[in-house]
Amino acid sequence: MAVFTPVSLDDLTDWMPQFNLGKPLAIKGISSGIENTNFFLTTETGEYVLTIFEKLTFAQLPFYLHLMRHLAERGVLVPAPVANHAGEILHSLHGKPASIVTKLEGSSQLDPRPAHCAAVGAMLAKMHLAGRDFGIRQPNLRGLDWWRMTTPTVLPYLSESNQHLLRAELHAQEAFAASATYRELPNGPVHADLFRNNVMFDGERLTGFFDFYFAGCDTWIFDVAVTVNDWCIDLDTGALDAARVRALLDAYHAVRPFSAAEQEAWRPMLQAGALRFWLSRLYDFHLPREAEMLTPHDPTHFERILRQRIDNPVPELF
Ligand SMILES: Nc1ncnc2c1ncn2[C@@H]1O[C@H](COP(=O)(O)OP(=O)(O)OP(=O)(O)O)[C@@H](O)[C@H]1O
Ligand SMILES: N[C@@H](CCO)C(=O)O
Repeated sequence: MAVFTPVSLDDLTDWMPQFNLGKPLAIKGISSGIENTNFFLTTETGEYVLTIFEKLTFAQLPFYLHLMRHLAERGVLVPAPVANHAGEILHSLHGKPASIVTKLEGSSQLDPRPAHCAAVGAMLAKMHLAGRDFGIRQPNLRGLDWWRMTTPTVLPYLSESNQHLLRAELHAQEAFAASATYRELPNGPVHADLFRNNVMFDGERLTGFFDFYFAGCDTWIFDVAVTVNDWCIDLDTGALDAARVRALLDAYHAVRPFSAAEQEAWRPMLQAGALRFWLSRLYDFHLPREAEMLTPHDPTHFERILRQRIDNPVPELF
């Protein structure tokens, strides 16, 4: 259940003529989202996804939607926002911000093999390169500033050992962010949440990245770390799976070679990727907001991943 704002075919009668999409034929709510209300929309010209944004504002959305359009125009496989006759891609429906984007074929690959990881790595590198000349800057809103702000609010709920882990990791990340190595890291628009459920596959063919609503400007290597921490692990222990890590990194490196500074940053970034989601999951678990996080994600998963990355050797980046 995640259709917060219902939309019927009748509601679309007066709304759709602003697009070149023909008449709406069917609309079906998508139950899996937790952030927005999503619908599969069939019109005379094809299939689309209609999204009503429940939390993101008219001011925040241009970054995400224009980034998707920018990437789609450069051959990165992402949903392309549909413009109306006035050329606008951010719309309003039932008083809330709304968008129509092209529907990706396929389904999520929740049990990826090295071939899937390689496809993700190559497309991620292509995406980073394609974002270089994107004109809008918006920081990663779940970056260091947010970690600093969120840590004190979740600390009271943690065991002594986890309090220690969280404090120590935050300090380590603050120190790393102030280092000369960090300043050398290439950066630009990143997805920042490229988990298995945000990528579509048709067999081993990657058909697209989606759910760009945590995207922002950050280091590219942080994006790689977040992705590896979800795609290339043993789900029970959080340990890295060598074959999948190698496949993803080698495919990325073949498109956009990693730098020496990124090699140095690799372990701290794997830890940063774990910290970011440990924190957001702790926050959602202990401080649930109304009508949200119907089933909160398990924070202990990312606590395990963080401990794994601190305690074990990490594979070479290249
Ligand atoms: N462009 C698209 N093409 C095909 N399917 C899509 C597309 N966008 C969204 N979906 C489908 O809708 C579901 C929910 O979308 P999405 O993940 O963007 O929602 P959300 O509210 O941000 O949810 P969450 O934050 O839980 O991932 C996806 O799991 C996917 O099945
Ligand atoms: N990917 C996030 C959820 C937000 O999209 C998580 O697994 O915690």
